[in-house]
Amino acid sequence: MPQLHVENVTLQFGGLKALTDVSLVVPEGEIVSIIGPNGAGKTSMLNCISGFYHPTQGRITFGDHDLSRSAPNIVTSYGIARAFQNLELFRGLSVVENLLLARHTHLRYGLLHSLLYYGKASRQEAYNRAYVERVIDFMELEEHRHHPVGTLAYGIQKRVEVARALTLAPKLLLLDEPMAGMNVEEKEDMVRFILDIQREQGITVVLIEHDLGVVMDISDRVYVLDFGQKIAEGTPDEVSANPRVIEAYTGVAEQRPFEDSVTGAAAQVVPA
Ligand SMILES: Nc1ncnc2c1ncn2[C@@H]1O[C@H](COP(=O)(O)OP(=O)(O)OP(=O)(O)O)[C@@H](O)[C@H]1O
Repeated sequence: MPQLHVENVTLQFGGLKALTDVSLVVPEGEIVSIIGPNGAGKTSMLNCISGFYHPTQGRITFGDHDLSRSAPNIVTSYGIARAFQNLELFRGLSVVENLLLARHTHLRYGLLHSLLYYGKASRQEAYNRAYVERVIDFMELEEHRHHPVGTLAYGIQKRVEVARALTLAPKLLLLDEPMAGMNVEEKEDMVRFILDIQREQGITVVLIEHDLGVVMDISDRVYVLDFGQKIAEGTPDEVSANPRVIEAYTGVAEQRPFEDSVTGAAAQVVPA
């Protein structure tokens, strides 16, 4: 099974380096988080992995596939799907229509193919519908399936966005701030879904999230960016005890930025 390798990636916009010589590894089956203050380069990294940006220098591979110069649809065909921070959903379409559309767009048959291989195309269509139904069950969206997405509560819309990515049957799921703007209850639900995606579906997860308590609770490994550079990596315990990380977030090495907003648990950070 493929691992994601990011090797010495630099991403430059004119004079600005959004990423400088960043390397990271995402082992199969793990939840790996990328954290850092605003403007640290987290979304730029997801954009490089998913083919929206191409690194100025360095290489990104997923198993045997080189992603460094691949377009987003090619990256998707390698088994990498992304749930976007700003939802990529059609607000006037129902949940089930959005999910079917996503699956069709990425796994479509052309008209000629459908005419020549009508039986195969209709079997594929039935399979797609069954697949989407399984995703709806898994993400507990049954009661919303026929509602236009734009009428749903924001937390449910975020869940539909993750479901949209899951309909592409990814091996690796990129989640860009899946809990942004959610209340505590909605965050609890999303945490449960992310853990189920990893444990029950066996999907590797790369997570960008500002709620550091949640990140520290559910990640196997954490990478920390600051001003486009990797300043730390390790287990949640290693990273949250790292004075450089604490300073990047607070400007002060004694403060404790990692309290869990979901459980309200005490801060785990004991600065050295
Ligand atoms: N298309 C672009 N053109 C020019 N500069 C960009 C572009 N995309 C990102 N940047 C710059 O790159 C830097 C990193 O931005 P990025 O969005 O990756 O940070 P981030 O860590 O995701 O921040 P946030 O947590 O606020 O979303 C910022 O200085 C940003 O302004």
